Amino acid sequence: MSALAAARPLLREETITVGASIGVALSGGGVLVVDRAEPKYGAKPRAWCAQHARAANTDQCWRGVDRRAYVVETTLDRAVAKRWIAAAEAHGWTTMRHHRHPTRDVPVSLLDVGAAVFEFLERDVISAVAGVYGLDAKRLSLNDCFLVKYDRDHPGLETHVDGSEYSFSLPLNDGFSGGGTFFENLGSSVRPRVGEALVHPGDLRHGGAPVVHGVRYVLVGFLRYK
Ligand SMILES: O=C(O)CCC(=O)C(=O)O
Ligand SMILES: [Fe+2]
Repeated sequence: MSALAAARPLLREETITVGASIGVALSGGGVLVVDRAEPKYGAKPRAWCAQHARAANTDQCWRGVDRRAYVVETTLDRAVAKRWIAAAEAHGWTTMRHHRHPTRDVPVSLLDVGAAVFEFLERDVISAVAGVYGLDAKRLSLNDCFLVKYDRDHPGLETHVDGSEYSFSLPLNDGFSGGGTFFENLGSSVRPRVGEALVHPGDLRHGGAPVVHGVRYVLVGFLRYK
Protein backbone atom coordinates (compact mmCIF):
# COMPACT_ATOMS: atom_id res chain seq x y z
CA MET A 1 0.00 0.00 0.00
CA SER A 2 1.38 3.44 -0.79
CA ALA A 3 2.18 5.95 1.92
CA LEU A 4 -0.75 8.11 0.91
CA ALA A 5 -3.24 5.27 0.76
CA ALA A 6 -2.15 4.06 4.20
CA ALA A 7 -2.65 7.52 5.67
CA ARG A 8 -5.96 8.22 3.91
CA PRO A 9 -8.44 7.74 6.77
CA LEU A 10 -7.00 10.78 8.52
CA LEU A 11 -6.55 12.90 5.45
CA ARG A 12 -8.65 15.00 3.19
CA GLU A 13 -8.10 13.81 -0.31
CA GLU A 14 -6.45 16.95 -1.54
CA THR A 15 -2.93 16.93 -2.79
CA ILE A 16 -0.66 19.89 -3.33
CA THR A 17 2.48 19.51 -5.38
CA VAL A 18 5.62 20.85 -3.72
CA GLY A 19 8.39 20.29 -6.25
CA ALA A 20 8.48 16.55 -6.80
CA SER A 21 6.94 15.95 -3.39
CA ILE A 22 3.29 15.78 -2.50
CA GLY A 23 1.70 17.70 0.32
CA VAL A 24 -1.55 16.36 1.72
CA ALA A 25 -3.85 18.59 3.75
CA LEU A 26 -4.42 16.84 7.08
CA SER A 27 -7.94 16.87 8.47
CA GLY A 28 -6.49 18.73 11.48
CA GLY A 29 -5.30 21.52 9.20
CA GLY A 30 -1.58 20.76 8.75
CA VAL A 31 0.14 19.72 5.58
CA LEU A 32 1.88 16.40 5.40
CA VAL A 33 4.72 16.42 2.92
CA VAL A 34 5.51 13.05 1.48
CA ASP A 35 8.77 12.82 -0.37
CA ARG A 36 8.33 10.70 -3.42
CA ALA A 37 11.80 11.08 -4.88
CA GLU A 38 14.11 8.09 -5.00
CA PRO A 39 16.55 8.19 -2.08
CA LYS A 40 19.51 8.86 -4.25
CA TYR A 41 21.89 11.75 -4.13
CA GLY A 42 20.54 14.80 -5.88
CA ALA A 43 17.01 13.49 -6.16
CA LYS A 44 15.41 15.91 -3.73
CA PRO A 45 14.18 19.19 -5.14
CA ARG A 46 15.73 22.25 -3.58
CA ALA A 47 12.35 23.85 -2.96
CA TRP A 48 11.34 20.97 -0.73
CA CYS A 49 14.55 21.21 1.26
CA ALA A 50 14.26 24.95 1.60
CA GLN A 51 10.69 24.75 2.80
CA HIS A 52 10.83 21.74 5.06
CA ALA A 53 14.42 21.31 6.19
CA ARG A 54 15.52 24.90 6.28
CA ALA A 55 17.90 24.72 9.20
CA ALA A 56 19.59 21.57 8.00
CA ASN A 57 22.46 21.43 5.59
CA THR A 58 20.18 21.32 2.61
CA ASP A 59 22.88 20.36 0.13
CA GLN A 60 23.70 17.16 1.93
CA CYS A 61 20.82 16.11 4.03
CA TRP A 62 17.71 14.19 3.15
CA ARG A 63 19.57 12.66 0.24
CA GLY A 64 21.20 9.31 -0.16
CA VAL A 65 19.80 8.18 3.17
CA ASP A 66 18.12 4.80 3.25
CA ARG A 67 15.80 5.40 6.15
CA ARG A 68 15.26 9.07 6.28
CA ALA A 69 14.04 11.61 8.77
CA TYR A 70 11.27 14.03 7.73
CA VAL A 71 9.95 17.33 8.92
CA VAL A 72 6.16 17.59 8.79
CA GLU A 73 3.86 20.45 9.62
CA THR A 74 1.40 20.21 12.49
CA THR A 75 -1.29 22.45 13.98
CA LEU A 76 0.68 23.14 17.17
CA ASP A 77 0.90 26.86 17.82
CA ARG A 78 3.16 28.84 20.11
CA ALA A 79 0.49 29.62 22.71
CA VAL A 80 -0.30 25.94 23.18
CA ALA A 81 3.40 25.00 23.25
CA LYS A 82 3.91 27.63 25.94
CA ARG A 83 1.17 26.06 28.07
CA TRP A 84 2.84 22.67 27.79
CA ILE A 85 6.19 24.14 28.87
CA ALA A 86 4.53 25.90 31.83
CA ALA A 87 2.86 22.63 32.88
CA ALA A 88 6.23 20.83 32.76
CA GLU A 89 7.98 23.59 34.73
CA ALA A 90 5.18 23.51 37.31
CA HIS A 91 5.61 19.76 37.69
CA GLY A 92 9.41 19.60 37.71
CA TRP A 93 12.01 17.47 35.92
CA THR A 94 13.90 14.23 36.42
CA THR A 95 17.06 12.70 34.93
CA MET A 96 16.25 9.22 36.25
CA ARG A 97 14.05 7.80 33.49
CA HIS A 98 16.47 7.04 30.66
CA HIS A 99 19.44 5.23 32.10
CA ARG A 100 21.71 4.86 29.10
CA HIS A 101 21.14 8.31 27.64
CA PRO A 102 19.70 10.49 30.40
CA THR A 103 17.73 13.51 29.34
CA ARG A 104 16.21 15.92 31.83
CA ASP A 105 12.57 15.32 31.17
CA VAL A 106 9.07 14.81 32.48
CA PRO A 107 6.49 12.33 31.12
CA VAL A 108 3.52 14.00 29.46
CA SER A 109 1.18 11.63 31.32
CA LEU A 110 2.05 13.42 34.59
CA LEU A 111 1.13 16.87 33.30
CA ASP A 112 -2.18 18.70 33.60
CA VAL A 113 -2.23 19.13 29.84
CA GLY A 114 -1.58 15.43 29.17
CA ALA A 115 -4.90 14.58 27.51
CA ALA A 116 -4.68 17.49 25.06
CA VAL A 117 -1.12 16.52 24.13
CA PHE A 118 -2.12 12.91 23.41
CA GLU A 119 -5.09 14.00 21.29
CA PHE A 120 -2.88 16.32 19.29
CA LEU A 121 -0.25 13.60 18.78
CA GLU A 122 -2.81 11.08 17.60
CA ARG A 123 -4.36 13.53 15.15
CA ASP A 124 -1.29 15.29 13.79
CA VAL A 125 1.89 13.36 14.50
CA ILE A 126 1.09 9.65 14.58
CA SER A 127 -0.97 10.02 11.41
CA ALA A 128 1.97 11.81 9.77
CA VAL A 129 4.40 9.05 10.75
CA ALA A 130 2.01 6.51 9.22
CA GLY A 131 1.70 8.61 6.06
CA VAL A 132 5.40 9.29 5.62
CA TYR A 133 6.58 5.72 6.18
CA GLY A 134 3.60 3.96 4.63
CA LEU A 135 2.38 2.36 7.87
CA ASP A 136 -1.01 1.40 9.23
CA ALA A 137 -1.72 4.15 11.79
CA LYS A 138 -3.78 1.74 13.93
CA ARG A 139 -0.67 -0.37 14.53
CA LEU A 140 1.38 2.56 15.83
CA SER A 141 1.25 3.10 19.57
CA LEU A 142 2.89 5.63 21.81
CA ASN A 143 5.33 3.89 24.12
CA ASP A 144 6.78 6.90 25.88
CA CYS A 145 6.28 10.62 25.51
CA PHE A 146 8.03 13.33 27.47
CA LEU A 147 9.10 16.95 27.49
CA VAL A 148 12.85 17.57 27.54
CA LYS A 149 14.62 20.68 28.79
CA TYR A 150 18.13 21.57 27.65
CA ASP A 151 20.11 24.49 29.02
CA ARG A 152 23.60 25.25 30.27
CA ASP A 153 23.39 22.49 32.90
CA HIS A 154 22.12 19.87 30.43
CA PRO A 155 23.16 21.25 27.07
CA GLY A 156 22.64 18.20 24.83
CA LEU A 157 22.36 14.47 24.45
CA GLU A 158 25.02 12.14 23.03
CA THR A 159 24.44 10.32 19.74
CA HIS A 160 22.32 7.19 20.27
CA VAL A 161 19.52 5.05 18.91
CA ASP A 162 16.09 5.00 20.55
CA GLY A 163 14.47 1.75 21.66
CA SER A 164 11.55 2.55 19.38
CA GLU A 165 10.49 1.69 15.86
CA TYR A 166 9.77 5.37 15.10
CA SER A 167 10.45 8.51 17.10
CA PHE A 168 9.36 12.10 16.84
CA SER A 169 10.35 15.40 18.37
CA LEU A 170 8.62 18.77 18.31
CA PRO A 171 10.35 21.98 19.31
CA LEU A 172 8.24 23.94 21.77
CA ASN A 173 10.14 27.22 21.80
CA ASP A 174 12.81 29.24 20.05
CA GLY A 175 15.09 31.99 21.26
CA PHE A 176 18.06 29.73 21.98
CA SER A 177 21.23 29.16 20.00
CA GLY A 178 22.79 25.81 19.17
CA GLY A 179 20.50 22.85 19.83
CA GLY A 180 18.49 20.88 17.30
CA THR A 181 18.59 17.17 16.55
CA PHE A 182 21.91 15.95 15.22
CA PHE A 183 21.83 13.09 12.70
CA GLU A 184 25.05 11.14 12.28
CA ASN A 185 24.33 10.19 8.67
CA LEU A 186 23.63 13.81 7.74
CA GLY A 187 26.57 15.16 9.72
CA SER A 188 24.40 18.11 10.71
CA SER A 189 21.57 19.15 12.97
CA VAL A 190 17.97 19.80 12.05
CA ARG A 191 16.11 22.62 13.80
CA PRO A 192 12.44 22.51 12.86
CA ARG A 193 10.22 25.47 13.67
CA VAL A 194 7.64 25.49 16.44
CA GLY A 195 4.64 23.86 14.74
CA GLU A 196 6.72 21.31 12.86
CA ALA A 197 7.53 17.74 13.89
CA LEU A 198 10.70 15.87 13.13
CA VAL A 199 10.02 12.16 12.60
CA HIS A 200 12.58 9.40 12.11
CA PRO A 201 13.14 5.68 12.47
CA GLY A 202 14.25 5.00 16.05
CA ASP A 203 17.46 3.33 14.94
CA LEU A 204 18.64 6.26 12.84
CA ARG A 205 21.56 7.47 14.98
CA HIS A 206 20.88 10.91 16.39
CA GLY A 207 21.45 13.12 19.43
CA GLY A 208 20.57 16.45 20.97
CA ALA A 209 23.04 19.05 19.67
CA PRO A 210 24.36 21.18 22.56
CA VAL A 211 22.46 24.35 23.34
CA VAL A 212 24.91 27.24 23.46
CA HIS A 213 22.68 30.00 24.86
CA GLY A 214 19.19 29.95 26.28
CA VAL A 215 16.80 27.08 26.94
CA ARG A 216 15.46 24.53 24.48
CA TYR A 217 12.26 22.59 25.17
CA VAL A 218 11.22 19.63 23.02
CA LEU A 219 8.41 17.13 23.09
CA VAL A 220 9.80 13.67 22.29
CA GLY A 221 7.87 10.47 21.68
CA PHE A 222 8.72 6.83 20.98
CA LEU A 223 6.39 4.75 18.83
CA ARG A 224 5.99 1.01 18.65
CA TYR A 225 4.73 -0.64 15.46
CA LYS A 226 2.93 -3.95 15.92
O1 LIG B 1 16.99 16.69 21.63
C1 LIG B 1 16.67 16.09 20.62
O2 LIG B 1 16.36 16.65 19.58
C2 LIG B 1 16.72 14.58 20.62
C3 LIG B 1 16.19 13.93 21.86
C4 LIG B 1 16.32 12.46 21.80
O3 LIG B 1 16.90 11.93 20.89
C5 LIG B 1 15.77 11.58 22.83
O4 LIG B 1 15.25 12.09 23.85
O5 LIG B 1 15.83 10.34 22.66
FE1 LIG C 1 16.59 9.83 20.81
